[in-house]
Amino acid sequence: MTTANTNARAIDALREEIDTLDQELLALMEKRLDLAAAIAAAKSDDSKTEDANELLLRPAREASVIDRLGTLTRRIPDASIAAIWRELMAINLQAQRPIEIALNASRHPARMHLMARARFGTIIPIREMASPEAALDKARTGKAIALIEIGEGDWWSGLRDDPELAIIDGLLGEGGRGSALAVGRLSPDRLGEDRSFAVLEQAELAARLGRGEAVCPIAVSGSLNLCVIERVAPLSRAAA
Ligand SMILES: C=C(O[C@@H]1C=C(C(=O)O)C=C[C@H]1O)C(=O)O
Repeated sequence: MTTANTNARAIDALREEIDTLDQELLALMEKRLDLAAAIAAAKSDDSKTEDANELLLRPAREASVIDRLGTLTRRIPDASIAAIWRELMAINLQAQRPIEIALNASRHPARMHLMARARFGTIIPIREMASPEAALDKARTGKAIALIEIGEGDWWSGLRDDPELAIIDGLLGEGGRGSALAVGRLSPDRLGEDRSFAVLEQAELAARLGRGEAVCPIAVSGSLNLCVIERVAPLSRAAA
């Protein structure tokens, strides 16, 4: 038998193994998805005492799932773990209660579409909205996540005192270009702790910077600043 033939056989055998593993992976993914209905029921039980129209998205939980898997993997890069599980989570979330992305992209629509897909999965419908306000109104219903490009206007300044809407995430474009905020009807305690967003008055921003906090303004309107706040672990003290 020629070497080419032997290799072809070896490849066939390995591909059979891959096919079997793929089938097992698929069964596990479907088992994971089977939990969606029970999770949705438990959340809607909770929402009787809370906000019935709140999103079922739980950003803090998603971040902790992805972080944990990142510590467990031996060879899969963090970015791949995040991409694979973001997609699984998107399927799960849509199975719990379908939502859409209300997108307002004034400057970089193509980039915003890609960022929306990378963050919220490929199955969530994207509806283009004519203005930031229209996207925010849609988010207020709890049936959509508003994804609004930061650039023109100060639509974000009203989020400072908004009782219903929270900044879920910031999708930061390279070099600060083409960045967007994801905004949704969500209680702030559902948000991740490592990075948060806030609208701060100039004096408040200066005070926090003075205390050495990792606060970075990404947009300014009058005396208001839209800021990213990173929680940085304190440097350990050098031994005396
Ligand atoms: C399953 C849940 O709902 C959503 C989907 C998640 C997932 O698929 O792991 C995680 C958080 C939520 O955004 C949950 O809250 O645990």
